[in-house]
Amino acid sequence: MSEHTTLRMEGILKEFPGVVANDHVNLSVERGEIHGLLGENGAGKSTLMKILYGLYSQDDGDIYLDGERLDLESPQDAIDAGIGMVHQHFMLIPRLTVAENVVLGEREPATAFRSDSADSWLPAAVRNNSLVQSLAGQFSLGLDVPEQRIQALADQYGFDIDVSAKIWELDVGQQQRVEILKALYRDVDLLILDEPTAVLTPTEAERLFDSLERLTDEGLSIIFITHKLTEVDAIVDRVTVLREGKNVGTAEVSSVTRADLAEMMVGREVLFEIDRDAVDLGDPVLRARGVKATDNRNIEALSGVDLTVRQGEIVGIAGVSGNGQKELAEVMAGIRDVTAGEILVNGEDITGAKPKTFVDSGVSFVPEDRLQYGCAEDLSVMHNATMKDFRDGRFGDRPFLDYGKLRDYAETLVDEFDVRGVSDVTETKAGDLSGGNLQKLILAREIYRDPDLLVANQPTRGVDVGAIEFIRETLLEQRKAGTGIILLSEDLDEIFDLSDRILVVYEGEFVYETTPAEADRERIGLEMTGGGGDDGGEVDTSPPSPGVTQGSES
Ligand SMILES: Nc1ncnc2c1ncn2[C@@H]1O[C@H](COP(=O)(O)OP(=O)(O)OP(=O)(O)O)[C@@H](O)[C@H]1O
Repeated sequence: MSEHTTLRMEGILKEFPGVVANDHVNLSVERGEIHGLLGENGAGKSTLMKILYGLYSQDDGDIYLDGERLDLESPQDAIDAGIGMVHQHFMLIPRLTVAENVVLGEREPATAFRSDSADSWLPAAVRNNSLVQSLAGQFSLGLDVPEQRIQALADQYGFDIDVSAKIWELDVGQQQRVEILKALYRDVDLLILDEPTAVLTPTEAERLFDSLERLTDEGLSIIFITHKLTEVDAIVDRVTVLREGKNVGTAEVSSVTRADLAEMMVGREVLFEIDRDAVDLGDPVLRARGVKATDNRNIEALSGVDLTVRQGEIVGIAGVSGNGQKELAEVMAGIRDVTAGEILVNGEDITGAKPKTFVDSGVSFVPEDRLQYGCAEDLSVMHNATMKDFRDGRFGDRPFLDYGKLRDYAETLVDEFDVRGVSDVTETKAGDLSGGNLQKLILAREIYRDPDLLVANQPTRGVDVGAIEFIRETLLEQRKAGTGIILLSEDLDEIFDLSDRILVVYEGEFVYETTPAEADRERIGLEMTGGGGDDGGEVDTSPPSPGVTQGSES
């Protein structure tokens, strides 16, 4: 054991009904290093980290920090021991200032009113209620908030945050830095970051990496969960790979290739290239004209977009998050009202119709926020797998649905899409699946019904390399089968690899159109940030005529 070792987890065992999430895992982390934790969806990464943060207790095994054995019964115990964790879902109170949130940390009422959390016991409707939030705000009265000290801490690490600002005024990258500040304020020596870049734009991710390097220069150790191998190359010193709950190896990043890591994770070779065969375009499945919509704060988010998608066509939408992508996806899927314009699916005007009409018209939707819109967390995998189709007669007539058929259908989806962690489709709850497996389940539900139009918002976010490969191939197969696809992704490589046409969205408008073959990446980058100049405005969003072959270029 190195004298620099700060953390040792030895023989950690954690079982859930039907699943061994951690199977005698060893992990050691050295002082001042960034230690990557890699593994497929469901490999046991989050479970191991929740044990280290006192959220779960292990069934067996020991944890030592600086040689001292820890007995962690709550996150507070972990924090007291010097361990902090930043979750994927932030736990901040929007109406309080940065400094107030930092001081509250994860104590009450911060935990009681946290803004978003996968495992929150408060229903979202209650958590997001303005009265509840303002009540939470009042708890801050009387708090002793050493603003200057917190500002100095933020400045010390180059966080570029005004700590007197309210959380709701900050962008996602800044909110994440507040979460890190909460831990630093409590003097942690070891910081766990659970897929920290999943919610960040590439530029924000770069900034985060700079901050992390400053932290490790000061002697802090960081455990960094990620699915992105490029990030491992960029900032990680050593990496541990988990597969099916076991540690399959720890390596110096400089001594392994990306392909080695992918193979360690998945247990087979992963192809990083995909073949996109030529496909004949058919009739338009979607024709949207002059569509306007507002965001959740009632501010205009789409200012009159035209979009046509044909059978067999993937239209990739590139843009920096927050430029109307979410609203665009939701409007086209029928779950957000338009304030102007029209939407025709298969030639039929269904503007303003209920979501069910969109579903019945052959529209499928993979939402960005899986927990809020994608699934019913507390219902079984079977309920979630069949919730869009149980009315269509295949499963019998309501209320006498054929339970056996529903179950068989759900099991087929789980098998075909390799959804792991399901011991019984009628028992396992959707909310108990790992993030990536939940994503696969939602994709399975949306794709298996063979939609005419598929709206996929960030379909591969948070999923492992093997699953990314699978999802991309599935989208291409669906395109071949004649589905028209709107692909919204912050991953430009994904847009390039899959799309027939690329549209750049900026401030609620399409400002640039190109194809992967003709695309100029620099120009796309400029357009995404509004720097494309006036000539970027001329966008003809109608695709080539039916029968035109596209897509053999990659
Ligand atoms: N609270 C729970 N109840 C039941 N099973 C669970 C629970 N939490 C995790 N599991 C199961 O334990 C296994 C490991 O899940 P975990 O979330 O640790 O994986 P992960 O590696 O973090 O995955 P991802 O990359 O998808 O986030 C999965 O099979 C998951 O379904």
